[in-house]
Formats: sequence, C-alpha cells, structure tokens
Amino acid sequence: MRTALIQMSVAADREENIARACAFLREAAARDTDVAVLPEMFCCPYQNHCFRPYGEAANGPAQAALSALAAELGMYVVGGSLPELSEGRVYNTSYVYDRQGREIAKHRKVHLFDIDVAGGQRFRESDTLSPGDQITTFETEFGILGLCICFDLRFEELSRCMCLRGARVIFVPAAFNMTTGPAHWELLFRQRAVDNQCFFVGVSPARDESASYVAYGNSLVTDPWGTVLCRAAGEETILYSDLDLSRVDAVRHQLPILSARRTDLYEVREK
Ligand SMILES: NC(=O)CCC(=O)C(=O)O
Repeated sequence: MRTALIQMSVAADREENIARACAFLREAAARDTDVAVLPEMFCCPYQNHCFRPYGEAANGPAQAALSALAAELGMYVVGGSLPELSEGRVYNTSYVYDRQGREIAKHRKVHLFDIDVAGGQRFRESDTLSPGDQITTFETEFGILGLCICFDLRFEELSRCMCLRGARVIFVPAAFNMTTGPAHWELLFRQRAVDNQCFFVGVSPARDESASYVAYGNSLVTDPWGTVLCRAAGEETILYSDLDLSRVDAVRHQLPILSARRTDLYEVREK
C-alpha cells in the first residue's frame, strides 16, 4: 500500500490552502499512491480564533474538493482535518474518501489538546472546539484501517481499540509543536506501533517559524517492529512509503503480544 505523506505549508488564505492540498494530491497520484494523507488543520491556521471562521458544514468546499479529487484520481484521501461546523459547535474533523470519492470515514478529534507546559507550549482547544465521541475505523481493499487526530495518539486505549477492531494501519493527521515534538513525537509513534504491532502514519503541516503555533513537521511512518520507515524534517515535502501489510502478521506471529494478553486479568474494551 503506497502512502503519500503530504507535509504542506498552511497559509492564512483558506482557498489557497485547499488549492495547495489539491496540487499535492495530484502529485501523489502521479506516483501511483494508494492513500494520500494531509495534515491536521490543512486549510486553517492552527489558532483558536480561526477555527470557527474557517469552518465548514457537511459537504462544504474543502470536503467537496477532496471528494472530487479522490474520484478523479482513483486514490484514497485521508483529508487531514478541518474545522467542522455542526449544530452551533466546531469539531476538529478528519474525512476519508475512497477511490470513488465516497466519504467512508469521519473522525472528530476525541481528546482536545489542552496543555500548559511551563516555559513552553500552551494551547486550549476546548476554548473553541467540541470533542467527538466515536472511535473510527474503515474498510478498504487493504483491510481495516484506523484514524485519529494528533493529541488522540497520546491515549493508548484508543489505538488499542482500533487495533482490536482489526486496523493494521492507523493514520494520524497531526500538528505537534516545538515543545512536545522534539520530546515525544517519534517516541509516541514508535511506542504505539510496538504496542499494537501495526503501522502508524503521522502527517504534520510544514514548520513555519513565523506562525503563532509552530508545527514540528517531522511527518513519519513507523512499522509494526517500531522502526521509523521514513521521516521528514521541517520543510514542505511529500514523503512516500510502501507499506508491506504482511509485516503486521509476521511480527505478531514472531512476537505474540496481542494474543498473549491476559484478558482474564485486564481488558481494554469499547463502551
Ligand atoms: N494539535 C494537537 O493535538 C497537538 C498535540 C501535541 O502537540 C501533543 O504534544 O500532544
């Protein structure tokens, strides 16, 4: 399964961002990509005061553009995330389109990013955003795949639930920052991959040192053994990674963590 990690710059102009994403999606399709992934808030500056004005309701322009392009290019699109307007609320939402342009998944970020690190990054998504309440997986010809957004990755139970549903690849549109990125980004992706013995694909916006929230970049793929298969730096780029999904079964067979769980002693289960 060829994945394209689109680490794009995010500008102040919403339409410019959508056009930029579309240009990168075309570039990815020209390289025979099966699944192209955009970053968190790919069409909106990552600032609380932007989320509502940059938001869109169901079938809004960004969603329509991604759906049309997925159909035209015959490629799955994991549409990063964008501010979704629904019933007076704003959600941080990722949409997934199949090769026919059909919306096959929609994940509203479940864990809102509220942190206050002494001398470092502070952010409170809950000032403007509402949390989702669903765990998101979807079916493709590659099997079941999973989806969560950025801060969601820190909550190991969520990844485990997707894995127990059968997800072999988990996509994570994200935007870590210059405090937590260097400390935890790679560590978290490798840890989730080792725990669940599946692939994780993290896609960030490119780093913009002049932004009020500076994204870490470093989009990456980790495999079921915890190896980093590819990793960007801060610049705008596309990374390609061919995922051999048989590695999931091979690693689980050789190192049977999941089947050796003592579910008579403990359990992670969905509500
Ligand atoms: N946008 C986010 O959820 C950022 C998460 C993050 O930076 C973290 O450290 O976690």
